[in-house]
Amino acid sequence: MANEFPENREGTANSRHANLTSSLDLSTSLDHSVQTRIFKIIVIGDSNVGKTCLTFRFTGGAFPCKTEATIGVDFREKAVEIEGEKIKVQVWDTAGQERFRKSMVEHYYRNVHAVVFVYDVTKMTSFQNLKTWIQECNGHGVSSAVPRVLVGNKCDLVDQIQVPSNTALKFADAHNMLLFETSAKDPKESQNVDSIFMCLACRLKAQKSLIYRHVEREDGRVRLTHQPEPKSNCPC
Ligand SMILES: Nc1nc2c(ncn2[C@@H]2O[C@H](COP(=O)(O)OP(=O)(O)OP(=O)(O)O)[C@@H](O)[C@H]2O)c(=O)[nH]1
Ligand SMILES: [Mg+2]
Repeated sequence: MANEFPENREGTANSRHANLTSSLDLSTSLDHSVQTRIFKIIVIGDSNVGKTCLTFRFTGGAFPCKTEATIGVDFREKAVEIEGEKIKVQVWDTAGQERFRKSMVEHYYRNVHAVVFVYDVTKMTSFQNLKTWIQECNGHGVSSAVPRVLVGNKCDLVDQIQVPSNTALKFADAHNMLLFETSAKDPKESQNVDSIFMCLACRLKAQKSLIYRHVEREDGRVRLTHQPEPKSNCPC
């Protein structure tokens, strides 16, 4: 289903960097050379739950040997192919710490296509705090049509699990989300981590409502048109 292309991009936009505008522009941009749609997926949750490691695993295929608290946002991109269409999945790795995110929150939710809520299976408070994260998301006008998934991370720490699967499943069902329990650290879970983002990308691809601008060049002129989407065969 998903063929990965080699060109992964990584960037950052935070209070220490002046490139915020250019990175934000990516969320609505169109890659004219390959007519690629860009799906903006934000990753939200308490500090230290593993958001950076999960996004790194998906876009870079590895677990980072060292991470620091994210300041503002780090954005990473991965080019994928779904049913013959090349798509850029743009992952926004947000800051969990209030002091590092407050000036950025508006930007997180602007034009977002999908949301990944993350908790740490070894830390009950990170699960309990999901309610607050969902409230924040809803409070920023993210409609219920925007797909959301729930991710319980750090499943490799089997002796320390505090959040039972059935509790998480009930919560996910109540909020109309799919649940993924996984580990950014365990290499055997790599495919499972990929499937979080690919599942969302498949669902987004199937949504006809997403703006799709097909670039046509006629007599040297560029014309932008909407193009209907075929029905998706994606299993998720
Ligand atoms: N055992 C284990 N440790 C993990 C896993 N994912 C992340 N960690 C560790 O958890 C710590 C926090 O990971 P980050 O990815 O930086 O957490 P974050 O959610 O991005 O935190 P903020 O940027 O502050 O919001 C780091 O020490 C990681 O090595 C995992 O799947 N298993
Ligand atoms: Mg982080």
